[in-house]
Amino acid sequence: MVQKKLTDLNGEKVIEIKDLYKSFGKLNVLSAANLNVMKGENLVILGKSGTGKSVLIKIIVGLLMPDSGIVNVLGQTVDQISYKELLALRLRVGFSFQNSALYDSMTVKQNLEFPLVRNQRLLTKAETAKRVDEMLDAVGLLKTLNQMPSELSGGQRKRIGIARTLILQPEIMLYDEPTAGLDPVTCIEINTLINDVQERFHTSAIIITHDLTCAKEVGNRIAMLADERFERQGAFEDVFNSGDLAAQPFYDYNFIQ
Ligand SMILES: Nc1ncnc2c1ncn2[C@@H]1O[C@H](COP(=O)(O)OP(=O)(O)OP(=O)(O)O)[C@@H](O)[C@H]1O
Repeated sequence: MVQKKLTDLNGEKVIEIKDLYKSFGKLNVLSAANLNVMKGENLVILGKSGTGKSVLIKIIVGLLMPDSGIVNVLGQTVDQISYKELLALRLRVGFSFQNSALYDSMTVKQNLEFPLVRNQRLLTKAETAKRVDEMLDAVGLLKTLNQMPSELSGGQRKRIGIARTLILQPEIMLYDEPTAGLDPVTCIEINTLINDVQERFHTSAIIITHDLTCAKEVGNRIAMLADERFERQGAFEDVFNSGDLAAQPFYDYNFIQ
């Protein structure tokens, strides 16, 4: 297993969350939450179901508004920019969905072309084809160019989903449970891919996962969401050797202690 380097917290922040509050009626989801994502790091977010991980991601991409607090993404405060600016910002933040969200009626090639045709109209056909090939090559699936999603395995669909997110060259990648539902061997391949993406495209990333092997393999840093905030943040060992009551069950379940 690769021992990943712990992030230097003195560098540039690509996401800055300060004193964030979000509730739905009487349900407090995030209260005084603080979290930074540093440029170039893979930050893993762990947390029980229903603790607010998806809410956080939606706030980051401006699909939900914070009640109060600061959410700064790539230098822009998401709840203070125009809709046009928000759309432009979203193009710089790639979201890789848990179910890969491929269009079943389109080939792999058409699935990858789709975001380009929609968002980068100035690209020529040749440039589009080159970008598609490059991304498929990056995820090791050039040979699937003309296949339909239904012909792919779960792991291949995940890879194509990641390629489709990467094709717009985002600076930040958001991975939602990238290894969920995959066998251990395919999980390792996806973890390797997430690390390759970080290295090759210099992306910063948030990875939401319940899979601690994934967390350990891809995370430069771990943040545990519990009690409406990110109580524990740091290296994998620091989070799990702390005796933290929110962290321990994850460890015990994953490593059968
Ligand atoms: N739009 C909404 N309106 C009302 N409540 C919501 C809304 N979105 C989320 N919630 C509530 O906020 C809480 C956090 O939800 P969220 O989906 O962020 O959890 P999660 O940590 O991503 O869970 P999981 O690991 O199961 O995906 C839940 O209780 C959920 O019901």
